[in-house]
Amino acid sequence: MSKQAVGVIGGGAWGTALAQMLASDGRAVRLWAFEAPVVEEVNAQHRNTPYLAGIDLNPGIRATTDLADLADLPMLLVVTPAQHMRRVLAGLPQGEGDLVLCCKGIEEATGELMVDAARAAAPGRPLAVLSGPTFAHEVANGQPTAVTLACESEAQWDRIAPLIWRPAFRPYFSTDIIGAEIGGAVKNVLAIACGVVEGLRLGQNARAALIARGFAEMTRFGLACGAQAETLSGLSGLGDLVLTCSSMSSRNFSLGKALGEGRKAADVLADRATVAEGAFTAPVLQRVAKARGVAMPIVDTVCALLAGQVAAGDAVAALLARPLTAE
Ligand SMILES: NC(=O)C1=CN([C@@H]2O[C@H](COP(=O)(O)OP(=O)(O)OC[C@H]3O[C@@H](n4cnc5c(N)ncnc54)[C@H](O)[C@@H]3O)[C@@H](O)[C@H]2O)C=CC1
Ligand SMILES: O=C(CO)COP(=O)(O)O
Repeated sequence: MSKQAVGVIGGGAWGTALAQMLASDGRAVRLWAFEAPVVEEVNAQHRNTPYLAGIDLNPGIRATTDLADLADLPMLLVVTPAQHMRRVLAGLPQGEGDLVLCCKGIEEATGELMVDAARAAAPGRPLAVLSGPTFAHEVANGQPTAVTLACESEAQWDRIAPLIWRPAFRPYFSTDIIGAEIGGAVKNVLAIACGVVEGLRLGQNARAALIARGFAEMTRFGLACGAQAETLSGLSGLGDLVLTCSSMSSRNFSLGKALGEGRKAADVLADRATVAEGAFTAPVLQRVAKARGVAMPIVDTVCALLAGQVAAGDAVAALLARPLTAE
């Protein structure tokens, strides 16, 4: 009997890598992409040059620009940029399949997490969140990766984990959907800050300090929003924070490095087709944190840098000059 087909909404680096991972056990994967040329290249050449160059895609991946082609599948991974997710999902015909949210961000216009935006855009569909330390190229190459798969219930986990698990792709069960989302959204902003430290050549001590103090901010914010501490210290929180704050493979880190070297955020972003989610999440995260009375000085600093209100060197000096406090 042939395996159940599954779907992926979003033909960027991460959606394409997830499609490749899902197709690796011989099942059919339908991939929705925003751009028609991406669809044509995936179907004709089994390549996605704009977003995942150098990877030979499994011919079991069939791409489309029509969401109706995915509507009846039992599971859809949702992998658009966070700020486009609500509008894309609003175009998905009704169905009963699980939506597994894989984008990392907070919606700028509403301050909502992806799960709240998805609930409004695709009412009635069961929702889960997949998040963790996952550079797209490594997953596409079949390198070992572990993620948090936060589900609404054990029954949902029993339904979708077997569709997602592969020998080199290992999901861990959680029911903390809020925690899984907050880790992924906040770490992108903190990765920009770590990139700034790299751009200014401030050294490894400074970067480790920023990761630890950034994690304290993530934890304060997460707990205030109802996340569980163990999720924040797991794969989708600390795990992803460490990955993204340590590598030029991260778009957020490399954006921060350019800021540290004195470039303007708008200029760096204008040169890219790929998304650095932290640039969109930072201002809305700052807004939500303020409304909840959560102090996030590193996030505030990233916001000021992105807005061009302060030079990178001055921003770091201001962080270091804050009054001494308990850890
Ligand atoms: N690349 C990675 O290694 C990982 C990315 N993610 C997350 O996955 C999400 C998607 O990121 P990537 O796949 O890396 O994207 P990407 O940066 O590779 O590509 C940009 C994506 O945006 C889409 N797009 C552009 N304009 C659009 C519009 N108006 N409406 C809908 N889609 C539009 C493009 O079609 C393309 O799929 C983000 O939230 C990211 O944080 C999560 C884990 C790993
Ligand atoms: O989320 C990611 C790795 O887990 C990818 O990070 P960037 O979006 O910064 O490249």
